[in-house]
Amino acid sequence: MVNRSETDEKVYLQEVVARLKYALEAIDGRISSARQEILEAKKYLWANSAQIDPAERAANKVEISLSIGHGEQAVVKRGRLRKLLQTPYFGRVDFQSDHHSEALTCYIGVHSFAEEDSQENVIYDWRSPIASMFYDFNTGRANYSSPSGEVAGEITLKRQYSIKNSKMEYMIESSLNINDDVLQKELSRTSDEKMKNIVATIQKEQNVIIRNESARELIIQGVAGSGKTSVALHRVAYLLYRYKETLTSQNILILSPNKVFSDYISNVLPELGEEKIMELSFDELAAAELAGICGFQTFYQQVAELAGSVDDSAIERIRYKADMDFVQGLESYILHISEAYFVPADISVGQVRIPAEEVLSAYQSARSLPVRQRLEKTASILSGRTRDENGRSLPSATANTIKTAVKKMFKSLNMLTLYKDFYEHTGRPELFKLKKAKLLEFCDVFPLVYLKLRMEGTKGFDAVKHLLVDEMQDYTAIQYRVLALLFQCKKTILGDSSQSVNPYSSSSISEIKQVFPGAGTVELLKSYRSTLEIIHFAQGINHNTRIVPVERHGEPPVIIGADTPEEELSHINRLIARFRESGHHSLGVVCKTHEQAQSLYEAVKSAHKDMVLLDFSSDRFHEGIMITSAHMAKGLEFDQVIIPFCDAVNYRTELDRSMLYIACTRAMHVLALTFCGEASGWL
Ligand SMILES: Nc1ncnc2c1ncn2[C@@H]1O[C@H](COP(=O)(O)OP(=O)(O)OP(=O)(O)O)[C@@H](O)[C@H]1O
Repeated sequence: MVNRSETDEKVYLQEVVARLKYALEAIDGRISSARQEILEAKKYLWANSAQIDPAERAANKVEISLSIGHGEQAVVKRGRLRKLLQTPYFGRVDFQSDHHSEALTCYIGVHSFAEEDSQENVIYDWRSPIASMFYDFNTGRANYSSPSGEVAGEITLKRQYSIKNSKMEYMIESSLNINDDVLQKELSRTSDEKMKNIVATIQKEQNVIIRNESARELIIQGVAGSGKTSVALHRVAYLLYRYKETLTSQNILILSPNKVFSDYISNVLPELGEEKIMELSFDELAAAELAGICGFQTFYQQVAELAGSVDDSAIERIRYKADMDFVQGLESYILHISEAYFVPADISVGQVRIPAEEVLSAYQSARSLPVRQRLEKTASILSGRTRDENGRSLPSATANTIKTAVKKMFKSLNMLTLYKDFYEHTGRPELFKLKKAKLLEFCDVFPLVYLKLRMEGTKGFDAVKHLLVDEMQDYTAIQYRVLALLFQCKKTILGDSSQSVNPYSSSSISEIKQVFPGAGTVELLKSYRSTLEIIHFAQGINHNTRIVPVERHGEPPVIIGADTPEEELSHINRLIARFRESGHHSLGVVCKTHEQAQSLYEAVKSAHKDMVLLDFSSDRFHEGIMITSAHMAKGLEFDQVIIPFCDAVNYRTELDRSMLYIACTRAMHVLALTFCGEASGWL
């Protein structure tokens, strides 16, 4: 067996590093000669522009763009080689296939690396079929799916390495329970500024999700800190590798809750050597669809409103519009108005006469189309089949007049009017209330978008071949119906029903499955982010018997009471000062609402000039001390978390409980809560 001992491994590592350096030099050379070629070709074109005939000019241009293409590929390859040079590989499996005499030693890294001359595979990409065994098996019998079928055999050796700056920090044998050891080391590190890749320690149950190729829709319910977001991003990287001929980063869209979250996760794919993917929020989507129709309250504004005091009728409006019955009611209404609101009439333009029955029959023959297109089609059928008094086709002016006449036969194409009529139609007019003229409540936004898409048809997102939806619990059935209309591609949908910021309209797997009945579902129960002490504490707020914490210990969370607001403030200042001495990188001061975060920020900012206030207009995740609301902090994590104002008045409702749970589960290593007066019952 090759490289048995640690000394052998260190020598081998240096050999691989040397080979990588050699490859890097070669590619550097190639890039500069491509640059030179392009320059010369351009110079030639420029200097001889008068003499060159068009054919030669075209050929030259093709050559230049080919050189540019090659150059760009080489630059990408160079980036990957540079990354490999830092950490060439993190794992190894030695595999003896049942059908080959020779055993294979397979070193696994973030990318593959094959030597150009010998074509020897020095490093296997973590996404390659053979590398899947590294995540799925320990030593002993194992198998993997190769393009030519299942391959079975024996893993005779499995190792993990920590390599930084081309130097080996440690290596561990699988017989010593490697996964746990390396995972422990990974989890107890302090947070980098942004989310990091987990490629070296992907767990078996996560690997199943990452490599799932069969599900059209895959719904992942995962407890706080179970790696849902990480897994979804690694799944994107896997799909980009697996379908590299047909899928690029431009074909993938992530529906992300806000810009700070987008920034927070923006490192992972580039770290894995892939390009950043496109992002869109539900608010942006609604704004595009409702432009020119009306304005609207955002989801964040609705949540903020609910965190204060709202009347029961507002809650009833939200609840009514949250489930599948509502979607079905709206759909029946759309089918109803598509027929009932069309009142055919005789058309007469000059000598041309079209009776109402003929108009109706044309309208009915176009039943499969959304109303607006159906009206166009009706008009074009009628114009196409009608002849003037001389038996000739109709001139375009007459066809246009017919089109206008047909459109007028539909009672109204004003979407807001049609939407309002829905509530009249169902006998519940009180359930539609504008916040002010032409400003929708959030609960009406996606019903109206849906109505519009069904009446007018959809356009736009054909290039998207995979959609990723994070924080799935926050979206209602109608939002999923909108997604189903707009994106007919594969989808990965993930979230946690315990982390809802709106208890009146949250969705669980079973509700989402009503929209996507064929969806595959998976549950992730192991929680990686927080210490056992923090997880136990959060469990006291929102109990889930099925959560499985990774055994990692730290300080127990502290709850600090104060008699006056001033005293609470000085406790908070002391906790911040302690964070500064701790060697940790990130601290989240997470309040229930943005208003509370803002006023605390004002109170402490002169003492902590580096503190950053994050709100829904922020677009960057920062290093250091951040102060924000629980809603905003969702999806993020911090080394330490302070939760101020945990008194019995501030945290008393179900929604408050959810916010408190979200805030606690953002902490990786240290958690402190403060209150003034009486502590919240949730503690
Ligand atoms: N296999 C793993 N190896 C190392 N770290 C992991 C692994 N899985 C998850 N983690 C870490 O656990 C933390 C939580 O991951 P992530 O944010 O993806 O979880 P989540 O389920 O989306 O969390 P939440 O819903 O609470 O926001 C991250 O620090 C991530 O790096």
